[in-house]
Amino acid sequence: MMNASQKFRLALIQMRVCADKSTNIAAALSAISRTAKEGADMVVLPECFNSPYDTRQFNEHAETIPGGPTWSALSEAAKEHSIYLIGGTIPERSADGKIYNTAMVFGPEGNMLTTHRKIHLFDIDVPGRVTFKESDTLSAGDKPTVFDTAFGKIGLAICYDIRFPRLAEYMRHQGAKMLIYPGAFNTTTGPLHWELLLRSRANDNQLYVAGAAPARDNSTGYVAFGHSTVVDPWAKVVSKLEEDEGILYADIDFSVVDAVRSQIPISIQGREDLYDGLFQQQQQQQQQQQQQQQQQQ
Ligand SMILES: O=C(O)CCC(=O)C(=O)O
Repeated sequence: MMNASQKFRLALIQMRVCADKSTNIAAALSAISRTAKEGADMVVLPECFNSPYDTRQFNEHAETIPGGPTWSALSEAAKEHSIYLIGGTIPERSADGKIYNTAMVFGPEGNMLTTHRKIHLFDIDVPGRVTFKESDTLSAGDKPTVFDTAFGKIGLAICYDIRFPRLAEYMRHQGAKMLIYPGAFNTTTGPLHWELLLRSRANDNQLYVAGAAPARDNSTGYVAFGHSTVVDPWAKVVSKLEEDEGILYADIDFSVVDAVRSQIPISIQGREDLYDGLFQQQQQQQQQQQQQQQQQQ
């Protein structure tokens, strides 16, 4: 591990995912050990790396956290290589039998630091292009996730969560200097929105943003876009993969976050006094209109 406290090497693993859970875990472990040899301090796996991204397969691949085979494999890998490991996501079976799309975070001693259950379920319908309904089998999390590392605080959310700027803003206010999104965009929304959203969240909040995606596999029902990407606090893409399997490295320096925030000080220039009043006014007007409509009925 690098010693300078704000600098570290990040690795995003863009792996192909198949129907067999143990094959997926083995592939992840082998990629993780390659990143460690390349000096990675923090490693991120993609969304749904131990199961196909398919609502009909989540139940079969789901496991409990802690205790399941994916959990133990990742905990051991984090310890063996002395890295922070963000375990993409897996379908998690909770004690009350619900299934969540969950990311696990391990510290360099193999201890689990936190988990994030996807807050915004991916339910969309673009006729003829892409229809997906996570809520058919998944439940939504209800807790934003920001965790501490030796380098600084990191916010964690999952794929569709990136479309919700207020969640990112909240994580920034909690002290996050980087947001990590394991994500499996698709070939319809990916080309239009993936990089735009990563750069938008970086620009709005003046922090690093990393998106770790599975590799493209045209034989699956849901075709992932790939294109794992790291964006810096200037909203500049610092490194990016195409659609095939690969590992993306980025040397991160959290002092850049502070520099950008002081050079373009939007976080202290916002007119919260003005917006709060305007939103309240708007709400009151809408309530009055609704009451009038109800009285007329
Ligand atoms: O927002 C999108 O277009 C894709 C989201 C997605 O694939 C997911 O949440 O898993």
